[in-house]
Amino acid sequence: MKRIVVGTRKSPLALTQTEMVMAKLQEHHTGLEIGMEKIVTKGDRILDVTLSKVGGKGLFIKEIEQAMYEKKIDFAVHSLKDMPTEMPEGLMLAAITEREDPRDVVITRNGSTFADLPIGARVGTSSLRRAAQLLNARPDIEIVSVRGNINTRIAKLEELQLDAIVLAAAGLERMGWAEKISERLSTELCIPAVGQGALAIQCRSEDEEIREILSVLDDVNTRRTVTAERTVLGRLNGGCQIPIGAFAELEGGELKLTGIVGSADGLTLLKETATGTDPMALGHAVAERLIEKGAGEILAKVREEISQ
Ligand SMILES: NCc1[nH]cc(CCC(=O)O)c1CC(=O)O
Repeated sequence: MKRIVVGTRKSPLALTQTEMVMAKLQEHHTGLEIGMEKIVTKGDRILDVTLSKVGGKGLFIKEIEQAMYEKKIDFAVHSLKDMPTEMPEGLMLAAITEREDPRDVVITRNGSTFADLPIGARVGTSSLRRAAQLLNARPDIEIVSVRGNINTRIAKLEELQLDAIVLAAAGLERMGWAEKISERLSTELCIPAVGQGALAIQCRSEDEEIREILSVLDDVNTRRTVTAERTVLGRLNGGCQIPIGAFAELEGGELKLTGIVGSADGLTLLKETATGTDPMALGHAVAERLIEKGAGEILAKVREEISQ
């Protein structure tokens, strides 16, 4: 009997995601024993500070990667959207799971849609990407910074008497809280974060046997769409703390990819869409078009602002 150990953050969402992955692995590999190691990351320790001000990529994963190097754990489950585009030496994504609903959603206090929120409504999010797109559609709203695990953020709706908060559909669904959703925002209104809704399964590249065990979790179509999205992010040198979004869908055999870059105040919002079959070529094409339109200048300004 083989025993392997998975590493995870200990937020309720991370634990739920890891348990889902463990169950699926056990379905496919009878007799496999999986241990779980809970790891506190830098991102978890500084939940009270605005993330974009902390800076640094991979705030939620560095300690977990370290545990993999030290062989304290054999693999890790992450939200793909929290993963930097560059993989550290010696580690790899053994699988990318089938994507769940990639959209952002609003939970409103009175159950209304986003469009029906009152003038001047206070909307909680600490994501510059969400802020940029929602302010672009509704310049009258006020964005209130709200951080923490999704349970904490939902509680802030009452605590801070907000009109709405914005979260990812996938996280709420995995927690069994889909009924709290007031509206799933169309991707016309809000392009999701790169990789939103998919899980990344990471392990040591040299571990052939573990890679083989984990390969049952991989979804080919999700890999294609998120590769296109991650290519945009990589080309624009983005992390999860800057206002970039990209969303790819398969239509027949063809990929349709939309990328956005915005200013945090929502006054500028660049959006480019292209279709193609090669995920990386398509990602590069969309990134180049965004750069031609001035994405570099917008992002330089955002980076300067958040470093202050
Ligand atoms: N940044 C935190 C985070 N990372 C992944 C998800 C949701 C699950 C997913 O996208 O797979 C969330 C919560 C949220 O944004 O609402």
